[in-house]
This record gives sequence, C-alpha cells and structure tokens, in this order.
Amino acid sequence: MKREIRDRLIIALDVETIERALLLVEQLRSSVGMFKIGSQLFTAAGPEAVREVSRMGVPIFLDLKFHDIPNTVASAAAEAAKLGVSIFNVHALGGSEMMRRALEAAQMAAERGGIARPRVIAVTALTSADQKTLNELGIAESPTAFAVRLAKLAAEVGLDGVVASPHEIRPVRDAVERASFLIVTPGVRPRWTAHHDQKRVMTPAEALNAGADYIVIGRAVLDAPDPARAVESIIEEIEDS
Ligand SMILES: O=C(O)c1cc(=O)[nH]c(=O)n1[C@@H]1O[C@H](COP(=O)(O)O)[C@@H](O)[C@H]1O
Repeated sequence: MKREIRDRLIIALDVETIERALLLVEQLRSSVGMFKIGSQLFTAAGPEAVREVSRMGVPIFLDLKFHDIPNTVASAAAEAAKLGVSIFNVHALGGSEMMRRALEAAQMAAERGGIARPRVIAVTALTSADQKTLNELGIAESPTAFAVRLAKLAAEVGLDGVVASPHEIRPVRDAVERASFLIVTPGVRPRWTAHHDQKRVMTPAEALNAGADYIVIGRAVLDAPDPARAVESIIEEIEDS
C-alpha cells in the first residue's frame, strides 16, 4: 500500500534552477512516483531542465498547459513527445480540434522516435478558480459543471485524462465512463499547510479516496525545511486516514 501511495505522488519542481530541481529529485526520488516541470523552471532553464531530470531516471509530467492555435500546439506536442516525458498537458479551453491535433502529433513523434507516446491530459478549471473567477470570464456555470463539461470534451477527443481539482474527481468519474481516464489532482493540501492561492482544496487522502490517480504537491514540500520529511508526513497522513 505504501508503495502504491508513493507511485501516486507527483512533486512540482516549481524552482528557479536546474541545480535546485536536481537536488530535490535526489532527495525525493525514492518517495515519489513522478516529478512535474512547469512554467517557472521551463522558462528559466528550458528543455535542458527536462533532459537533466530525465537523466536521473524519473518520469516527468511536463506542465506547460499548451493553449494556442491547433497547428502551434501540435508542433509543441511533438517536441514534448520527443523530450520523452510521460505526461504533458493542454488547456481543454483550446477546443476539440486543438486537443485532437496535440494527441495526433504526440503519437506521430513518438512512433518516429521509437518511444512511448506521452499521455496527453487536459486542464479543465484551474484549481485557483472559483465562481467569481468564472463569472469574470462570462461563465455562469459552477466550477464543477464547467470542469465536467470540459472533461467530457477531452474524453470524446480521446485524450488520456484531465487535470482537475479534488472537488471535481467524483463528478468527472461519473460523467466519463472510461475506467482508464486519468485524473491528476493539484490543489491538495496536507492538514498542516496554508491554502495559498488554491481555492477548491482537499487533503491528499481525501483526493485519493475520491478517486484521483495522481496528486500534485508543490509548496507543501518545496517550502518545508526538510522536503523528504514533508513527503513522509504526507504519506503518513494518507495512511492514517
Ligand atoms: O496543471 C497543473 O499542474 C495545475 C493545474 C491546476 O489547475 N492547478 C495547479 O495548481 N496546477 C499546478 O500544480 C502545482 C500546485 O502547486 P502547490 O499549490 O504549490 O501545491 C503548481 O505547479 C501548479 O502550476
């Protein structure tokens, strides 16, 4: 069971330098299943960050949330596949054609390179968004209804899954029949940490019990004086729940 929990933890390498990222990977690689490289590290250090973390032999979720015209996203998706990442994401709000083209381009690039196709998942409603945020954008639906609608669209296109807040896990599972549909859940907070800018939060245990395949954790671990100890506390909290 303990192994299983570890495999479902993704640590967000939201740091400024490759050196800091590699140190975290070294400290945490035996305790977590995957590492996420997002806008901060990628903007600071580029694809070299992905290559260097890959060299440590750990799976990577490339979180650049592609959202552009279908042709541009397809080209970026091919590059993500060529980097050999395990998962990358796009914004479902880019629409079905954009998502389909991303998937096809990733497939083609992987075949050409003789490597596994990364799983392509769609961001639904950001976990920092609440009703007010959606209203500002002219969206009257609740965050849950909005996220479920986008998850269904991603599933129809054939994407491998979604990024969704803890509160959307059960509604997405109910709405999408495919059992293999991945749900990756950020916006989780152990009992002992602040919520920061995340609005629709749950604890890691609640998110896993609700049916998340993976949970994404950043600041609760990155800001801790001892990141490895923080991960162990999270695992203990899950086991005790
Ligand atoms: O795609 C993501 O990973 C993501 C989507 C989302 O809706 N909300 C969200 O927080 N994330 C990412 O998940 C991580 C959460 O970090 P913490 O809030 O520090 O645990 C950050 O790297 C975010 O960029």
